[in-house]
Amino acid sequence: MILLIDAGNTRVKWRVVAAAEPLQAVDEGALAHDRLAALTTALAAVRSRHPGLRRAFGCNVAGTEVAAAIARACAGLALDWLRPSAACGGVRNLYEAPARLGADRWAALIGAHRLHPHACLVVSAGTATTVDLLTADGDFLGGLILPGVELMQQALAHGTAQLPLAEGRFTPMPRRTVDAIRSGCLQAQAGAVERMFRQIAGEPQALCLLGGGAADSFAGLLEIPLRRVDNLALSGLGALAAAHDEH
Ligand SMILES: Nc1ncnc2c1ncn2[C@@H]1O[C@H](COP(=O)(O)OP(=O)(O)O)[C@@H](O)[C@H]1O
Ligand SMILES: CC(C)(COP(=O)(O)O)[C@@H](O)C(=O)NCCC(=O)O
Ligand SMILES: [K+]
Repeated sequence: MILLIDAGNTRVKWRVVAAAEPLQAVDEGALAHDRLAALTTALAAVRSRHPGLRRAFGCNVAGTEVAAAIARACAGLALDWLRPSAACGGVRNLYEAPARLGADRWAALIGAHRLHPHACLVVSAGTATTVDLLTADGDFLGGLILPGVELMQQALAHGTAQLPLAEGRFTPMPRRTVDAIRSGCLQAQAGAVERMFRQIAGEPQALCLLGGGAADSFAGLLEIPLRRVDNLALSGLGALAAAHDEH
């Protein structure tokens, strides 16, 4: 059994898998890491439910404090962190500086290519939204980083005198300030995704794989071939862990 961990800037997602292929998720969850003590407690509870755990494999883009808290919670397990490289798991990383790619993006690209080995737009709607282009051959051609929905709404509230941080609803022709804000942020997300999809739209079986905490807020706006898939990063980590189970 292996504990897979995807530490993003808002939530830590985790999954316990039986070590051999095909990976069976034995347990899965997520927790906001705004309180690191809660993170340690939650991971300790996972470990107590799975005493057979010996290994943990993760990706972290949330900084060194979160990494240290996870390492403490994984004391006694062999904990490895995924470092983006030039090639791994059937995917080639064409980033100018491959190691600078977010490890969550890298893990999600590996998970996406396993799930759908055709042209793919891998979208993670998290704290930030990432929109990554993957060819049928597994070449990661590059991708976007933009503020996530909530960050966009917070930017408007903090950056203006009159705009509130309030719950608006999507509407095609907003006539209320809070709806104008919500709709603008959702349209911006959908626009970025649909514009990037155009670059692969002509490829056979081209598909957008959309996941992340904010995915459901704009999935319905997307007029492209779409599959809602959460936790692609965990799936990518699982694929790599199973492939290298000897170490
Ligand atoms: N209903 C919602 N509408 C928009 N954003 C949402 C909604 N629910 C959760 N989110 C957002 O999802 C994000 C967390 O998703 P997650 O994929 O775990 O992010 P990360 O990987 O960055 O930790 C947060 O930015 C949160 O605001
Ligand atoms: C873009 C991200 C912040 C997304 O992280 P998340 O929203 O999932 O917390 C993360 O992938 C990251 O820190 N990337 C490093 C820079 C890059 O990918 O170019
Ligand atoms: K993420």
